Amino acid sequence: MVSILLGTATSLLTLTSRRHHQTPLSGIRTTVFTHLLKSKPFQSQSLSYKTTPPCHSKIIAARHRRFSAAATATTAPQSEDFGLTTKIPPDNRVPATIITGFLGSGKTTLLNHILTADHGKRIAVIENEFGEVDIDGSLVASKTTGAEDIVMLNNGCLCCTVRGDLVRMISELVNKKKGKFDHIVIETTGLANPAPIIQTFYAEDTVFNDVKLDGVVTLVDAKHARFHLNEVKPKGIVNEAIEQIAYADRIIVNKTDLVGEPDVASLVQQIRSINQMAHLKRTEFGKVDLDYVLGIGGFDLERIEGAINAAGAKEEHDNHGHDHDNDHHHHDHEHDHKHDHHDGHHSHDHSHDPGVSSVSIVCEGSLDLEKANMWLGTLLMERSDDIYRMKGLLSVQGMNERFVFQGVHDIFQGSPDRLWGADEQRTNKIVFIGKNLDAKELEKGFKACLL
Ligand SMILES: Nc1nc2c(ncn2[C@@H]2O[C@H](COP(=O)(O)OP(=O)(O)OP(=O)(O)O)[C@@H](O)[C@H]2O)c(=O)[nH]1
Repeated sequence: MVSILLGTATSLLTLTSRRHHQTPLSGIRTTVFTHLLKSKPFQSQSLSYKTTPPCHSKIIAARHRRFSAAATATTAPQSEDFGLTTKIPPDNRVPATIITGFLGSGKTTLLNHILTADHGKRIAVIENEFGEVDIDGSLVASKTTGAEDIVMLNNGCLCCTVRGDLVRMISELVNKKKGKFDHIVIETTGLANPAPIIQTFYAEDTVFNDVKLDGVVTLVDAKHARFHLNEVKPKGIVNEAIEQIAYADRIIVNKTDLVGEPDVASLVQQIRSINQMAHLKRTEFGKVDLDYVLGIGGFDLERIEGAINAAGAKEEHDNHGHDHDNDHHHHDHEHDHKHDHHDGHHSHDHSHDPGVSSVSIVCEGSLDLEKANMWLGTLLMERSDDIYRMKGLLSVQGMNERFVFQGVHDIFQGSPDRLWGADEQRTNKIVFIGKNLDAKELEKGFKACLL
């Protein structure tokens, strides 16, 4: 299924400013959608499950004012010998930006920032979500007009099984909506290895002829990134957090409000040991100038791969012969995906960490917020190391609005979203992504909070 949402991006802005009120909800910090308030940290520790990761994707085409995409038109000088004029045709291909970054690093927040900004570009968004339940889509959809234009695509992770789907989605966009958008933004799942997605732009003629990769933007969570960068993976398993940094043209160290300057500085140092070439900015809530992320102007795959190899070699050397603070936290630069050279293209055969999976719970009914609060608080106290990401759309007793809930490790926040429709089924949807998740236990705990 393909998800296409046509909506006016400016309505996002309207909605976020309209939702400036907070509802005092027993302990769960309320917030105005993603980027208006900061979350309240919960200090906690660790958890446990496993399944094959299902993913959802959708295409969202957000209408903006007309913008003429910059095209490079170069005319070669006339040859004196032959009097021939050689013309290099203008590159009118649509630029595409890949937004990547680990789970919860702030990709959707940046995307919303891009969609609500006044840049005059009409942007088509392809979004790929890890988890059975399509929470992000519901959130973006709730903030735009024309929700009837949504069609869902349920396929898998863009970087592996569904590369063909990405090609089809791009082709479909180009064929059916050519001239109606100026830029494509692709938000990957937090567990995507960007390499195969990047290759799509070079290896697939159907994409290459109409679309050019403008750049890869990687969000890095200033608070939690080190945990994932230092994670030891089984041999042959990709450390996605490292790959995402390695392939970046632009790095955004986000969530700097959650840590002190020394932590940011040492994280930046670690990032630099992986990728020295990308531009890097520190920020909160994805607030960067749009020309930092859009219109970067080209992506040179070979240049990047050279840099990755150099960085890998350097780190192997640097890491040699000293102890780490914590056995659990050291680089795995042996790494992590196999390269297979053929026909001039790189083929990245890789596997995701089989320990990382998602658990989705969908059920009718209304939640006792007090109970839900207690349950989540305790869950995160005990298991936040293993719960990488939580997202929820909840039906809370006594509340006329949907309650949107987000968590990244030990930090969670929630806020009222749009009103439930008169005929709308008040369905709770919650997704957990992480390691060693116990689906039964999570479902039991959640359902115990229902009235
Ligand atoms: N404190 C703080 N919270 C942030 C910042 N940026 C984003 N968040 C919050 O972090 C949570 C995750 O942000 P998202 O933008 O959904 O992250 P994501 O990378 O799209 O998440 P996935 O799609 O699940 O990988 C949300 O609750 C955001 O409001 C920031 O700079 N500071």
